[in-house]
Amino acid sequence: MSDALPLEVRELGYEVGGRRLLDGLELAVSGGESVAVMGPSGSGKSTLLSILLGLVRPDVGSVLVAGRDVVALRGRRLAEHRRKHVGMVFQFGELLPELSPMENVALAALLDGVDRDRAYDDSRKLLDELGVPVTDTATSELSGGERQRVAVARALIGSPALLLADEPTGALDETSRDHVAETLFAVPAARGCGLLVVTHDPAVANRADRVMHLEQGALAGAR
Ligand SMILES: Nc1ncnc2c1ncn2[C@@H]1O[C@H](COP(=O)(O)OP(=O)(O)OP(=O)(O)O)[C@@H](O)[C@H]1O
Repeated sequence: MSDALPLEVRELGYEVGGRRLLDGLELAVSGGESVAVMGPSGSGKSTLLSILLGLVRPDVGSVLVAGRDVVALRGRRLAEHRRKHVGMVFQFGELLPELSPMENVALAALLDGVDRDRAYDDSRKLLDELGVPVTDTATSELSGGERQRVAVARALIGSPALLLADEPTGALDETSRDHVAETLFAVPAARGCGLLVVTHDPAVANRADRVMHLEQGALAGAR
Protein backbone atom coordinates (compact mmCIF):
# COMPACT_ATOMS: atom_id res chain seq x y z
CA MET A 1 0.00 0.00 0.00
CA SER A 2 1.37 3.47 -0.86
CA ASP A 3 1.86 6.38 1.56
CA ALA A 4 -1.16 8.20 0.12
CA LEU A 5 -4.33 8.26 2.19
CA PRO A 6 -6.95 5.74 1.08
CA LEU A 7 -9.37 8.64 0.60
CA GLU A 8 -9.09 12.40 0.51
CA VAL A 9 -12.06 14.44 -0.74
CA ARG A 10 -11.59 18.16 -1.26
CA GLU A 11 -14.12 20.92 -1.89
CA LEU A 12 -16.66 18.61 -3.45
CA GLY A 13 -19.67 20.24 -5.08
CA TYR A 14 -22.54 18.60 -6.96
CA GLU A 15 -25.86 19.98 -8.09
CA VAL A 16 -28.69 17.78 -9.29
CA GLY A 17 -32.35 18.46 -10.06
CA GLY A 18 -31.80 22.17 -9.36
CA ARG A 19 -30.56 21.41 -5.83
CA ARG A 20 -27.03 21.85 -4.46
CA LEU A 21 -26.71 18.37 -3.00
CA LEU A 22 -23.01 18.50 -2.06
CA ASP A 23 -21.43 21.82 -1.22
CA GLY A 24 -17.77 22.08 -0.27
CA LEU A 25 -17.67 18.59 1.20
CA GLU A 26 -14.34 17.54 2.71
CA LEU A 27 -13.38 14.12 4.01
CA ALA A 28 -10.20 12.19 4.69
CA VAL A 29 -9.96 8.54 5.68
CA SER A 30 -6.60 7.16 6.86
CA GLY A 31 -5.27 3.64 6.55
CA GLY A 32 -6.55 1.54 9.46
CA GLU A 33 -9.39 3.99 10.14
CA SER A 34 -13.16 3.57 9.90
CA VAL A 35 -15.64 6.38 9.27
CA ALA A 36 -19.43 6.12 9.33
CA VAL A 37 -21.57 8.55 7.35
CA MET A 38 -25.13 9.10 8.53
CA GLY A 39 -27.76 11.55 7.37
CA PRO A 40 -31.44 11.83 6.54
CA SER A 41 -32.94 10.15 3.52
CA GLY A 42 -32.21 12.25 0.43
CA SER A 43 -29.23 14.03 1.97
CA GLY A 44 -26.92 12.65 -0.71
CA LYS A 45 -25.15 9.67 0.92
CA SER A 46 -25.58 7.30 -2.04
CA THR A 47 -24.66 10.07 -4.44
CA LEU A 48 -21.48 10.65 -2.47
CA LEU A 49 -20.59 6.95 -2.76
CA SER A 50 -21.28 7.06 -6.51
CA ILE A 51 -18.90 10.00 -6.81
CA LEU A 52 -16.22 8.19 -4.79
CA LEU A 53 -16.59 5.23 -7.16
CA GLY A 54 -16.24 7.55 -10.16
CA LEU A 55 -19.73 6.65 -11.38
CA VAL A 56 -21.02 10.20 -10.97
CA ARG A 57 -18.86 13.20 -11.86
CA PRO A 58 -19.00 16.14 -9.41
CA ASP A 59 -19.22 19.73 -10.67
CA VAL A 60 -16.16 20.76 -8.65
CA GLY A 61 -13.67 19.23 -6.27
CA SER A 62 -11.31 16.29 -6.19
CA VAL A 63 -11.61 12.73 -4.95
CA LEU A 64 -8.19 11.26 -4.27
CA VAL A 65 -8.37 7.50 -3.88
CA ALA A 66 -4.98 6.02 -3.00
CA GLY A 67 -3.46 9.31 -4.15
CA ARG A 68 -5.13 9.48 -7.57
CA ASP A 69 -7.95 11.88 -8.44
CA VAL A 70 -10.74 9.67 -9.79
CA VAL A 71 -12.58 12.76 -11.07
CA ALA A 72 -9.81 13.15 -13.64
CA LEU A 73 -9.89 9.50 -14.74
CA ARG A 74 -12.09 8.12 -17.51
CA GLY A 75 -13.12 4.81 -19.03
CA ARG A 76 -10.69 1.95 -18.75
CA ARG A 77 -8.19 3.78 -16.55
CA LEU A 78 -10.94 4.66 -14.09
CA ALA A 79 -12.21 1.06 -14.04
CA GLU A 80 -8.67 -0.27 -13.54
CA HIS A 81 -7.95 2.16 -10.73
CA ARG A 82 -11.22 1.26 -9.01
CA ARG A 83 -10.59 -2.48 -9.38
CA LYS A 84 -7.15 -2.13 -7.89
CA HIS A 85 -7.86 0.23 -5.00
CA VAL A 86 -11.55 0.10 -4.03
CA GLY A 87 -13.73 -2.65 -2.58
CA MET A 88 -17.48 -2.15 -2.31
CA VAL A 89 -20.11 -3.89 -0.18
CA PHE A 90 -23.75 -3.32 -1.14
CA GLN A 91 -26.89 -3.64 0.98
CA PHE A 92 -27.98 -6.87 -0.69
CA GLY A 93 -24.54 -8.37 -1.29
CA GLU A 94 -24.93 -8.43 -5.08
CA LEU A 95 -23.42 -11.92 -5.22
CA LEU A 96 -24.07 -14.57 -7.85
CA PRO A 97 -26.57 -16.82 -6.02
CA GLU A 98 -25.87 -20.05 -7.92
CA LEU A 99 -22.11 -19.95 -7.28
CA SER A 100 -20.50 -21.10 -4.03
CA PRO A 101 -19.04 -18.48 -1.67
CA MET A 102 -15.52 -19.48 -2.79
CA GLU A 103 -16.47 -19.05 -6.44
CA ASN A 104 -18.05 -15.65 -5.78
CA VAL A 105 -14.91 -14.39 -4.06
CA ALA A 106 -12.43 -16.06 -6.43
CA LEU A 107 -14.29 -14.72 -9.48
CA ALA A 108 -13.39 -11.16 -8.51
CA ALA A 109 -9.70 -12.14 -8.44
CA LEU A 110 -9.91 -14.19 -11.67
CA LEU A 111 -11.43 -11.22 -13.48
CA ASP A 112 -8.50 -9.21 -12.22
CA GLY A 113 -6.04 -11.60 -13.90
CA VAL A 114 -4.96 -13.57 -10.80
CA ASP A 115 -4.16 -17.21 -11.60
CA ARG A 116 -6.68 -19.85 -10.57
CA ASP A 117 -4.75 -21.54 -7.74
CA ARG A 118 -3.92 -18.27 -6.06
CA ALA A 119 -7.43 -16.88 -6.53
CA TYR A 120 -8.94 -19.93 -4.81
CA ASP A 121 -6.25 -20.04 -2.09
CA ASP A 122 -6.74 -16.37 -1.24
CA SER A 123 -10.53 -16.76 -1.27
CA ARG A 124 -10.39 -19.70 1.12
CA LYS A 125 -8.14 -17.78 3.51
CA LEU A 126 -10.36 -14.71 3.44
CA LEU A 127 -13.56 -16.68 4.00
CA ASP A 128 -11.90 -18.51 6.91
CA GLU A 129 -10.75 -15.21 8.34
CA LEU A 130 -14.28 -13.80 8.11
CA GLY A 131 -15.86 -16.91 9.60
CA VAL A 132 -17.80 -18.11 6.55
CA PRO A 133 -18.01 -21.91 6.23
CA VAL A 134 -16.17 -22.96 3.06
CA THR A 135 -18.45 -25.52 1.42
CA ASP A 136 -19.81 -26.15 -2.08
CA THR A 137 -23.23 -24.84 -1.04
CA ALA A 138 -24.74 -22.29 -3.39
CA THR A 139 -24.49 -18.79 -1.95
CA SER A 140 -28.29 -18.49 -2.14
CA GLU A 141 -28.52 -21.18 0.58
CA LEU A 142 -26.54 -19.15 3.12
CA SER A 143 -28.06 -16.95 5.80
CA GLY A 144 -28.27 -13.21 5.10
CA GLY A 145 -25.42 -12.53 7.52
CA GLU A 146 -23.18 -15.17 5.93
CA ARG A 147 -23.93 -13.74 2.50
CA GLN A 148 -22.87 -10.29 3.65
CA ARG A 149 -19.64 -11.69 5.04
CA VAL A 150 -19.04 -13.29 1.63
CA ALA A 151 -19.65 -9.85 0.11
CA VAL A 152 -17.04 -8.39 2.46
CA ALA A 153 -14.58 -11.14 1.43
CA ARG A 154 -15.24 -10.44 -2.23
CA ALA A 155 -14.65 -6.72 -1.68
CA LEU A 156 -11.33 -7.49 0.04
CA ILE A 157 -9.88 -10.05 -2.36
CA GLY A 158 -7.86 -7.47 -4.29
CA SER A 159 -6.48 -5.92 -1.04
CA PRO A 160 -8.03 -2.50 -1.73
CA ALA A 161 -6.77 0.65 -0.02
CA LEU A 162 -10.38 1.79 0.46
CA LEU A 163 -13.39 -0.29 1.46
CA LEU A 164 -16.81 1.31 0.92
CA ALA A 165 -20.09 -0.07 2.25
CA ASP A 166 -23.62 1.17 1.54
CA GLU A 167 -26.07 0.06 4.25
CA PRO A 168 -24.20 -3.26 4.60
CA THR A 169 -26.48 -4.47 7.40
CA GLY A 170 -29.71 -2.83 6.21
CA ALA A 171 -31.32 -6.12 5.22
CA LEU A 172 -30.31 -8.12 8.30
CA ASP A 173 -31.87 -9.02 11.64
CA GLU A 174 -30.20 -7.73 14.79
CA THR A 175 -27.98 -10.74 15.51
CA SER A 176 -26.67 -10.98 11.95
CA ARG A 177 -26.29 -7.23 11.85
CA ASP A 178 -24.01 -7.30 14.89
CA HIS A 179 -21.94 -10.16 13.50
CA VAL A 180 -21.49 -8.53 10.08
CA ALA A 181 -20.73 -5.13 11.63
CA GLU A 182 -18.15 -6.71 13.91
CA THR A 183 -16.54 -8.42 10.91
CA LEU A 184 -16.56 -5.25 8.82
CA PHE A 185 -15.17 -2.89 11.45
CA ALA A 186 -12.36 -5.33 12.30
CA VAL A 187 -11.07 -5.02 8.71
CA PRO A 188 -9.16 -1.68 8.86
CA ALA A 189 -7.02 -2.71 11.84
CA ALA A 190 -6.39 -6.16 10.40
CA ARG A 191 -5.58 -5.05 6.85
CA GLY A 192 -4.57 -1.39 7.05
CA CYS A 193 -7.19 -0.14 4.61
CA GLY A 194 -9.62 2.74 5.16
CA LEU A 195 -13.32 1.94 5.66
CA LEU A 196 -16.25 4.23 4.87
CA VAL A 197 -19.69 2.96 5.83
CA VAL A 198 -22.98 4.66 4.97
CA THR A 199 -25.64 3.60 7.43
CA HIS A 200 -28.90 4.68 9.03
CA ASP A 201 -28.25 2.45 12.01
CA PRO A 202 -26.63 4.16 15.03
CA ALA A 203 -25.62 0.76 16.47
CA VAL A 204 -23.54 0.18 13.34
CA ALA A 205 -22.21 3.74 13.04
CA ASN A 206 -21.08 3.77 16.67
CA ARG A 207 -18.53 1.05 15.93
CA ALA A 208 -16.64 3.42 13.63
CA ASP A 209 -13.63 5.47 14.75
CA ARG A 210 -15.48 8.59 13.58
CA VAL A 211 -19.16 9.30 12.85
CA MET A 212 -20.00 12.06 10.36
CA HIS A 213 -23.37 13.55 9.44
CA LEU A 214 -24.16 14.70 5.93
CA GLU A 215 -26.05 17.95 6.37
CA GLN A 216 -26.64 20.70 3.84
CA GLY A 217 -24.13 19.25 1.46
CA ALA A 218 -21.21 18.90 3.86
CA LEU A 219 -19.99 16.48 6.51
CA ALA A 220 -20.08 17.48 10.14
CA GLY A 221 -18.32 15.39 12.76
CA ALA A 222 -20.55 13.92 15.44
CA ARG A 223 -17.54 12.45 17.26
N1 LIG B 1 -29.79 11.91 -11.31
C1 LIG B 1 -30.60 12.53 -10.46
N2 LIG B 1 -31.59 13.36 -10.92
C2 LIG B 1 -32.39 14.01 -10.06
N3 LIG B 1 -32.31 13.91 -8.72
C3 LIG B 1 -31.35 13.11 -8.21
C4 LIG B 1 -30.45 12.38 -9.04
N4 LIG B 1 -29.60 11.68 -8.24
C5 LIG B 1 -29.96 11.95 -6.97
N5 LIG B 1 -31.00 12.80 -6.96
C6 LIG B 1 -31.68 13.33 -5.76
O1 LIG B 1 -30.69 13.69 -4.84
C7 LIG B 1 -31.12 13.42 -3.50
C8 LIG B 1 -30.12 12.58 -2.78
O2 LIG B 1 -30.20 11.21 -3.18
P1 LIG B 1 -29.33 10.08 -2.50
O3 LIG B 1 -29.84 8.78 -3.03
O4 LIG B 1 -27.90 10.37 -2.67
O5 LIG B 1 -29.73 10.26 -0.97
P2 LIG B 1 -29.44 9.31 0.28
O6 LIG B 1 -28.94 10.20 1.36
O7 LIG B 1 -28.56 8.19 -0.13
O8 LIG B 1 -30.87 8.79 0.62
P3 LIG B 1 -31.33 7.38 1.28
O9 LIG B 1 -30.85 7.44 2.70
O10 LIG B 1 -32.81 7.44 1.19
O11 LIG B 1 -30.71 6.28 0.48
C9 LIG B 1 -32.49 12.79 -3.63
O12 LIG B 1 -33.44 13.79 -3.38
C10 LIG B 1 -32.52 12.30 -5.06
O13 LIG B 1 -33.83 12.29 -5.55
